[in-house]
Amino acid sequence: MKILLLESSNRLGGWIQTSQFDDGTVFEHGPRNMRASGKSAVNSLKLVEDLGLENDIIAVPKSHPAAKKRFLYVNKTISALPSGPLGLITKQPPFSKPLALLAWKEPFKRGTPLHDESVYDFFCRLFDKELAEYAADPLCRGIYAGDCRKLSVKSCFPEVFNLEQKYGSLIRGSLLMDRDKTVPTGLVKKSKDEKWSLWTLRHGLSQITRAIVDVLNSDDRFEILIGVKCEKVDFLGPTAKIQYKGKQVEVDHVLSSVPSRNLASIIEDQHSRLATDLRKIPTVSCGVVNLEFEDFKLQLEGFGHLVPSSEPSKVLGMLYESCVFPEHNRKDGRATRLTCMLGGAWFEEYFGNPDNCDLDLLGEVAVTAVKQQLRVDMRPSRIIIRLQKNCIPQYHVGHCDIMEKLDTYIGEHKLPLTLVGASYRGASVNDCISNAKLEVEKLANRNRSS
Ligand SMILES: Cc1cc2nc3c(=O)[nH]c(=O)nc-3n(C[C@H](O)[C@H](O)[C@H](O)COP(=O)(O)OP(=O)(O)OC[C@H]3O[C@@H](n4cnc5c(N)ncnc54)[C@H](O)[C@@H]3O)c2cc1C
Ligand SMILES: C=Cc1c2[nH]c(c1C)Cc1[nH]c(c(CCC(=O)O)c1C)Cc1[nH]c(c(C)c1CCC(=O)O)Cc1[nH]c(c(C)c1C=C)C2
Repeated sequence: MKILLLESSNRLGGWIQTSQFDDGTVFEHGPRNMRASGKSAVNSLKLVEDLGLENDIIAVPKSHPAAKKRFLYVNKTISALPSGPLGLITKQPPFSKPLALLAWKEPFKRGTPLHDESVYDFFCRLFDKELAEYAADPLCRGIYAGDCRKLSVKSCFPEVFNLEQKYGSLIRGSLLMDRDKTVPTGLVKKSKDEKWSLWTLRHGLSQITRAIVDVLNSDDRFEILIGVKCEKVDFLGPTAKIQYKGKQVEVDHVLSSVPSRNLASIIEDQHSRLATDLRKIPTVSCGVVNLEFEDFKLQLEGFGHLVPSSEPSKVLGMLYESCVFPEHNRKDGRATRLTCMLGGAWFEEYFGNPDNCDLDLLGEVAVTAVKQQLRVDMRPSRIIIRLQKNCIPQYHVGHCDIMEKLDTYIGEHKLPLTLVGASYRGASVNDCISNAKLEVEKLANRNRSS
């Protein structure tokens, strides 16, 4: 068996993009941290172990401020999001009552088996409008850079959706649900023993990409072509013909890990109905501005703050990078790193067409927001501005129906095609890796039994 990997850009890793400087600073322009708990997280830890990277892990334990403290910026004030038992019973701005009072009726509400609804409607129905505005709204901005009034609870937060479906209540469900009883070993055991919340690697997340490429390059079965775009795929019964750089190659199976709209252009000549459905999964663009301030220490300790969509700010949120991973700070320890995320589902409204957007404008908006929101009144000593176009897929209400149509079409037409990647069943790096692994295992089992 031979596996051919085509990558259209001049580097591997997709949105995983790390910059490392000679003075020790590490900046991420895409994903920056990996969740340490949950099934898909366990899978990534095993991968890190298989790649021999375990000694390069930088982990943040659950007890650290970067894991415990998240803030909201509302009414020109930064407030800590309630956490822990005390956080439930004390009133904390911007909430008008303690969280326990906003949530106490939820276990007694009758769970309605619903097909799907928006994250906003779900929170309003189970809890309260205030929780929807100040918890669900920023949460959706901090994970999907998206609008909680459009995002689907079933597709964006399937565990939460399923708890209500199964137990009739989130609070009851989280108390009664089955816990994972598998006995962990190796790095997974270490992560549980040391109660990790999140992690990265010494040289940033691109270290994973590099380690995978090293493994593939040492195996004759793999061929990696960089700077080579897959232009067209024609399915010919049980095989497929792929086209790139004027070449045509026949393959047994196509594993597509490109964004759904790219796949739509690749297959549309032969399968226009499939292409139409693939194009129904929208994406949003984000400005990512990495900032470094010399001879300055941020007094706030935590993961970062989010700005709810009700605030008149072009900023989605800011990450207090120096606090989360101080190991990625400049070696002399004299600088603070922050990352500002802008736009998302509101990008066009605030900055116009991403194709014509001025990067300096994104930088200025970020520096001004840092001044207004964190009161840091100085010019950054380093600034890196990236406009990440169409970088996060949006699972809007009805995404599960699109997925069903895609699966049905591929099944009925017996296409040798598998869909993986962030467009479909989870946008986190953990989800992308674990869903791809599941699909490859299914494929290998099918081949073995045929
Ligand atoms: C700013 C930002 C912050 C994020 N933060 C986090 C985080 O902290 N934690 C987390 O878990 N997740 C985070 N994510 C989400 C996560 O990074 C992505 O969802 C994930 O990396 C997507 O991986 P992928 O393999 O599906 O797709 P991609 O990374 O988009 O890779 C697809 C690849 O396909 C290539 N390609 C496209 N078309 C073709 C073609 N026709 N032929 C050949 N190649 C093609 C592209 O060049 C690209 O390299 C973040 C994302 C962004 C943008
Ligand atoms: C402001 C924009 C964004 C920030 N991070 C992301 C965006 C779009 C992307 C992102 N962040 C997380 C994930 C999912 C990871 C996973 O489920 O494994 C993605 C795709 C993690 C995350 N970040 C925040 C939360 C609440 C989560 C969920 C998981 C967890 O609880 O750890 C909060 C948050 N994100 C950003 C900021 C500034 C922020 C502040 C509190 C940036």
